[in-house]
Formats: sequence, structure tokens, C-alpha cells
Amino acid sequence: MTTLTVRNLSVSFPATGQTRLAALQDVSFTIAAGEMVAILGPSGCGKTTLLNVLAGFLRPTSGEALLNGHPISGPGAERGVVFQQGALFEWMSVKANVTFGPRMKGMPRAERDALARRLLGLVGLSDVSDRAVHSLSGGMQQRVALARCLANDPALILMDEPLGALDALTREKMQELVLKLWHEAARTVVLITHSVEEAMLLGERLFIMAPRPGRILQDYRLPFARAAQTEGIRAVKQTQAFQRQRDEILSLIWDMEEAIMGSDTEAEPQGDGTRAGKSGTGKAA
Ligand SMILES: Nc1ncnc2c1ncn2[C@@H]1O[C@H](COP(=O)(O)OP(=O)(O)OP(=O)(O)O)[C@@H](O)[C@H]1O
Repeated sequence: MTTLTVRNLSVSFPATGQTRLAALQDVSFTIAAGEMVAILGPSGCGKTTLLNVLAGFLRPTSGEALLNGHPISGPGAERGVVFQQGALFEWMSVKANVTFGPRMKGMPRAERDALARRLLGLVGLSDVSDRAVHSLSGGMQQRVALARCLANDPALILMDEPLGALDALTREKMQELVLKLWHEAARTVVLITHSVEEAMLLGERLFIMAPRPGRILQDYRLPFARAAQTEGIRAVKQTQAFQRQRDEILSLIWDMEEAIMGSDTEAEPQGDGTRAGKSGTGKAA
């Protein structure tokens, strides 16, 4: 199983004039094999930048990301990415989408068919195997995207708001599915979400990020994802422990958002290219 190590990772982008924007600054963490980590934080705190580095789409300005001790220097088949919108081949059938990667790698047809049957069964789409993807609902398309990701047998699964475009009811069902897949596939998962409840339900670890510079403010270890696997999401959400934790995280993020709004007019460029402001101070720091 896969261990992910990030050491002193910084990513900056050219900003106005001579300044640079510190999208990520000196971020370090280790994610153990089989852990599911949710990442939550206000807009612009560097969540997608971090995921892009882990996917190998973006090279860090300094520092490194290592997968089982090997530096990540580009995209790789051992990492699967699921986006908010499935990035599927809409004209192909569900089955053809799911088996696209294995077909490219030369997997024989019978083996591919068996793989598609197993994965489509896992995500509850056995009966639409031959349908064109464009004829499916948004929730079904995201299930195809999950199955397609799993078909490539990635050791590390990276998800950027995979359920963000779904209605509330479908989203809850999909959260159950992600928990089931995580349990059955036993993969290391990093998931970005804008929903506090989703982050708490799916992340046995939860990174709260802050912007300017982008960094990890809190690293929570939470019991809810494990509990939800046995007791179900609805039951866990109703517990006092869940509600107390949610209120704490909500007020942390609320304070951060307030600070960001205030700092928008006050922030000045610094010599190191970051911007001074109130974000990340006070309770959130
Ligand atoms: N290619 C780029 N060029 C310049 N600036 C960038 C680039 N990509 C990201 N940024 C900036 O880096 C910061 C972090 O962006 P990022 O997209 O990682 O944030 P995020 O937390 O994912 O935001 P959101 O929740 O809105 O998706 C933002 O200020 C963004 O404007």
C-alpha cells in the first residue's frame, strides 16, 4: 500500500508587478497507506494546487512530494484522479469508459469484460453497462468516473470536488459509495471538498487549509468515516460528537473567511511575495 510524503512543499505563481503569490508555502505531511484524507478550506487556499502537484500536473517551486519514497515528477498510472465533472468520453458506452485504461495497456478482452462487470457492480451500474455516457444523470456519470479510476488500479486516488455538482440526495448516496469503495478497495485517498459535513464524513483525517500563504492550519484525526461505514452516514450525522465537531470546524472556517474579507482591502505585497493580512490569525492560527 501507498505512503505519501510531502516535504516543505511550496508553489508560487507570478502575481502583480514583481510579486509572487504563495499558493502553497512550506507544506509538509505524511499520509499512511490506506488513509482517506479530506481537504477543506476557503477559496484560494491552495487545495487544487496541492492536488495538481500530487497528480504530477504541476511541479513545485521548492520542496517535494514522494510516493513510496519516489519523487512525483509527472502524471503516473499509479495515481488516479477524479474531477468534479467526470471528464468521461461522452460518446462511448459506460463499459468502454471504464475499461479504456486497461484496453490501452493491452488487457485481453475477456479480462476487461470481467473487470467492467465487477466494477460496475461495485458502483451499482451493472444495468447501464452498454448505455452511452451522455444519456446518464450526473450522479451516474460520477459513478462511472469512480469505476474508471478504479479500473486502472491506482494506489493513490486523488479527488477534486467529485460530488460537488450533485444534488443533496444523490450526494449523500455517493458519499456512502465513496466510503464503501474506500473500504473495499483499500486505497489511499485524498479528497478535496467544500462541504464541512462531507469532509468530516469521508476524511478519517481532515486537513484544514488557510490562504496567503496556502498552508495546512489543522490536521484532525476523526472517527466519523469509520463509524459511518458500519452505522451509516445519517446516524453518524445525528450524534452529538459529530455536531460539536462540525460547529468547531465551521467557526474556524468562518473566522478565516471573515479575516480574508477584511484583508482584501488591507493586504500589501511583502518582500517574499506573500501578502500580509488578517487571514490565518486569531482563532484560526
Ligand atoms: N496557474 C496559476 N497562475 C496564477 N495563479 C494561480 C494559478 N493557479 C492557482 N493560482 C492561484 O493560487 C491560489 C490557490 O489556488 P487554488 O486553485 O489551488 O485554490 P483552491 O483552494 O483550490 O480554490 P477553490 O476552492 O476556489 O477551488 C489562488 O490565489 C489562485 O488564484
